Parts: sequence; C-alpha cells; structure tokens
Amino acid sequence: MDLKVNLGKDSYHIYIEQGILKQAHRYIAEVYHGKKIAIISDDNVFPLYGKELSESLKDYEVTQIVIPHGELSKRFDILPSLYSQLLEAHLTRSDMIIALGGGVVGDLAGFVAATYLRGVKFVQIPTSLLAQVDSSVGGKVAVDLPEGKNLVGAFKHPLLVLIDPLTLKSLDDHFIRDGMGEVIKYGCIKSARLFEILESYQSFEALYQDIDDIIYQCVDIKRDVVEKDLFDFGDRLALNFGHTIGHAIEQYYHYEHYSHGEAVGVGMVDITRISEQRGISAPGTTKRIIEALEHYGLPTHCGLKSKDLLEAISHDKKNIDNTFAFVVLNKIGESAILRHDAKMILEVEEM
Ligand SMILES: NC(=O)c1ccc[n+]([C@@H]2O[C@H](COP(=O)([O-])OP(=O)(O)OC[C@H]3O[C@@H](n4cnc5c(N)ncnc54)[C@H](O)[C@@H]3O)[C@@H](O)[C@H]2O)c1
Ligand SMILES: O=C(O)C(=O)C[C@@H](O)[C@H](O)[C@H](O)COP(=O)(O)O
Ligand SMILES: [Zn+2]
Repeated sequence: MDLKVNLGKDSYHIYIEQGILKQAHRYIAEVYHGKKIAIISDDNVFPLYGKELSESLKDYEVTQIVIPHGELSKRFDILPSLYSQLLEAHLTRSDMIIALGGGVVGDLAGFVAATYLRGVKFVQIPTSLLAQVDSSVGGKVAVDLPEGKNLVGAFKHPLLVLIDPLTLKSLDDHFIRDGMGEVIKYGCIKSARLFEILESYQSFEALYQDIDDIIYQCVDIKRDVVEKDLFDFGDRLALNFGHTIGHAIEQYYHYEHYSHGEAVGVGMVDITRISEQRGISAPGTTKRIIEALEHYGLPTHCGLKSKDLLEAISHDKKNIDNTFAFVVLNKIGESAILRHDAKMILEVEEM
C-alpha cells in the first residue's frame, strides 16, 4: 500500500508492506543518491532488525548508532553524543540519517537530522505500532525536557516512510496496547467507523489479521490532516486529543511510569468527561472511550489530583496567552477545539 503526503517540495511517500524492510535499498535508492547513511536505532530494535537493514544497504557506507531503549533516551542531553558520533563518521550535509525503531528513535533521530549541520536527509523506518500509525508521519520531531514533553523540536519531513508490519511480531504486548491508544484516538477524532471496528475485535490475533489496513487508515487520516494544517494551528490540533493531560501525566512521573499511549488514553477519558459534563460531547461518549481502552488493556485513570498537573500543562505548546486549545469530541468521530484556561481540568478532581 502506498500513500503520498502532498507538501509541495517536501512531499513524500509512505509504503506499508509486510517484508518491506528487506527491500529498503530499492525504495531508498529512489530518493537518495549519496554515499553515506547513519542508522540510528535502539538496543532492542537494532539487534532484531539492524543486520537485515544494513545488509539491504550494502552499497552505502553505513554507520550504526545505537541508543538505550525507552523514553528517557528522548532527552536533550543525549544530543551531543549523537552529533559527535555523526562527526566521527564524517557524515556531511549531503548524507542521510535513517531512524529504525519506535517513536522515541524516530523523534530523536529526526531532531538530530533537523539540526546536525543545519539539517541532513532523513528516512523513517518505524517498528512499533505507535510509530507505524502515528509518529513516523507528519514531520514533528522533538526531545523532552524535565519540564515537559517535546518542548524542544522541529518540523523535519522524511524523504520516505517504510512501514513493515511484520516487525510488530517481536513487539511486546505492552507496546501493542500502547499503540492502540493512538489508534483509538484516530477513531475518536475522525472516524466513527474505525472506532466501531476497534470495539468489535475479540483478540489481538483478530486485530493483527487486519493490521495493515488499520495502519493505513490511521496514516491516511494523519496525511489528510497534516496536508491541511502542517504547522498545527487548526485541523492538526485534533491529533492532540488526550495529549494536554496525557503529556502532563508523563512529565509528572518523569517519563518513567506511563508510556505515551497509556497517558494519552487517560487524557482522552478525562477531557471527554469534562466536555460531556459541559454538554459538548454526546452523552455516553466517555463511557465508550473507557470501554474501548479497557478492551485493549489500557488504563483509564491514574489517580493523580488534577491540580498537580497544572504546572506541566502551563508549558503545553497549545498555550496562547494562557488560553489552551483543548481538543474535545462532539461525538465519536468528530472533534472540536475548546479554548479555555488550564483550570478547566479542575472540573475533574482526580485523573
Ligand atoms: N512525532 C510524532 O508525531 C509522535 C506521535 C506519537 C508519539 N510520539 C512519540 O513517540 C514516543 C513513543 O513511541 P513508542 O511507543 O514507539 O516508544 P519506543 O520508541 O520507546 O518503543 C517502545 C518499545 O518497543 C521497543 N520496540 C520498538 N519496535 C520494536 C519491535 N519491532 N520489536 C521489539 N521491540 C520493539 C523499543 O525498543 C521500546 O522499548 C513518545 O516519545 C511520543 O511522544 C511522537
Ligand atoms: O502529529 C501531531 O500533530 C500530533 O499531535 C500527534 C501526537 O500523537 C504526538 O504525540 C505528537 O508528538 C504531539 O505533539 P506535540 O505538539 O503536542 O508535542
Ligand atoms: Zn501522541
């Protein structure tokens, strides 16, 4: 399956195909004519897929950079060591970086590609469900600060996104569930039909049978939204449903306790509880989201006092003059923006 993100000179293709990793060189040769490539990956993914990818790229001079897995690697102070390794390999402005891994590797390697020598070419090969349905597309790249998620970042478009759903076979169930947090988000904001399908699967095996199509549907929604509002001032804000609270939960626990999809799930529940209480969301919307999250083993509350999240929320990028663009649902499949100060989250006492 092939999708094209139409962004003028920054347009790129997304290919979704089982086994495409082995064919990476064919697709890369179409968009990149240089000699050197640096693969940035993590210490879970590289031992599994690094050899396969490096072998496919045997016509290039390949440098391998492997970081420790997990969100704590997506931090500002890891950057100098990555830049040094690229300099040691004499990677120049005409060379390229490939991100091989989940969203952490994609966001981090993308930020490095955006900033090293003021920018080098970049390809995304996402290997987690979350990265395949969401983070590898759209060009947002970033690192976290202790004060908040993704607070230092850039827009860096890949030349290409190669999605091999076969890599999900080695992904831990925890991170399949985590990715489902973002998949459910897509149903909530843009597709009641997708949401209904997600409600209907009786097992991960059944879901896995349709995984290529589910990835396609999510990426196609993201493509459409990103084409309309690349810089996140309008339509694209919808992709942030659940994230204002979700990011604050991740930050509160220093990025160690709740993974991204889990925290976003809790955030979707709480913001919908508030908007339902205010008569914005159709009655029963919160209950349906809770049931969908529970269906995939995701948490729906975290026991934090909402007042404890106000500080982290104050750093959210959707803050304009202390008014936040909260993404709410009118109903499943239809999102809207509610501008309000951060104190609105106090309308639920506990998250
Ligand atoms: N840029 C965006 O638009 C965007 C969108 C959504 C999320 N994100 C970011 O993505 C990050 C979360 O991404 P994630 O959930 O992929 O986390 P992750 O990159 O930490 O991957 C999750 C875990 O799975 C492992 N893994 C990945 N692929 C594997 C495979 N095929 N087999 C075995 N293990 C594998 C990783 O080593 C890691 O331990 C967060 O930092 C979040 O903020 C960014
Ligand atoms: O691509 C987007 O736009 C999104 O909001 C997708 C989110 O799933 C993702 O977590 C993103 O990184 C959040 O963006 P941020 O601007 O809130 O950092
Ligand atoms: Zn997200």
